[in-house]
Amino acid sequence: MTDFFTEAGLARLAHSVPRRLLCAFDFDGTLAPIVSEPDAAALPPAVQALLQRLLELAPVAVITGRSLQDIDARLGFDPDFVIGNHGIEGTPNWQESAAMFRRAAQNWREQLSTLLEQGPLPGCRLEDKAYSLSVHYREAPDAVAAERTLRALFARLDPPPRVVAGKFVFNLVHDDAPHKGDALERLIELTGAEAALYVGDDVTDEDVFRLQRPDILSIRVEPHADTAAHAWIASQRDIARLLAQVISLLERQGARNWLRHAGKHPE
Ligand SMILES: O=P(O)(O)OC[C@H]1O[C@H](O[C@H]2O[C@H](CO)[C@@H](O)[C@H](O)[C@H]2O)[C@H](O)[C@@H](O)[C@@H]1O
Repeated sequence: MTDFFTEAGLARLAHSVPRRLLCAFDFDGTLAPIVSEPDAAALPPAVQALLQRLLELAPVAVITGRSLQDIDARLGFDPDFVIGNHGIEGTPNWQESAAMFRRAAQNWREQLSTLLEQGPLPGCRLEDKAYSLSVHYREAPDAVAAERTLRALFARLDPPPRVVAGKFVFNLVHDDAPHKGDALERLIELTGAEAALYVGDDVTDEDVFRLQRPDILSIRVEPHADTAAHAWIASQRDIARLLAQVISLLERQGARNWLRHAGKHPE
């Protein structure tokens, strides 16, 4: 893994940026700083302005664990694609298989509510995103104990969910649901991009990093020993600098967002 802002990291970017580059980003912890209250997460105005500029040069996608209903109001700009629920919502015809994921999430919610009535877990909060669930434990007095208890509860759920850990959160997703890597591959195909850039900060973003496709440059926010990403930036605060680098490269290449300029914008 390379520090993105070194000569080697920037050379890798320069090498990976064709005129038709799809730029995709995770939201929480990547575009928006992590805050203790999930409802308070917001895009900093400077990042929003850079994304507006980037949109003129390349298609932009936000691929988030949040639901579409939740994320839409937080963006304040209009990306070409918004993918929600870790890859379930937002790709073409996504609704076709979504009923199964909705049913599973609803079952888990009911089962967890019953289990938590029997043994409440202080500081734990369930976020119902319709097609997946997030169980937050940031406010738990003992995070390690909360993690242990929650994992034991998840082991009792039917159908068994895919449990993906995050920042003081467990995400429960149907085993057959598409993940962020599937969604990005779908968008590359749909847009006809020659390459993609993906920036993420968390375990669900590893589904993209693990693709290891030569046409995807992956960057993890905060270096991590177990990541499959190519490069890292030290913190979320560096996202504006990263966006500025990408914009400057695309400008030098005379790139244009081919979806917008050709007047065609696939749904
Ligand atoms: O895929 P992402 O866009 O990174 O979404 C991942 C989860 O983000 C949210 O939770 C996380 O961010 C909160 C706000 O900063 C923070 O309070 C929480 O502790 C984090 O886990 C969101 O609430 C979840 O639904 C997303 O799955």
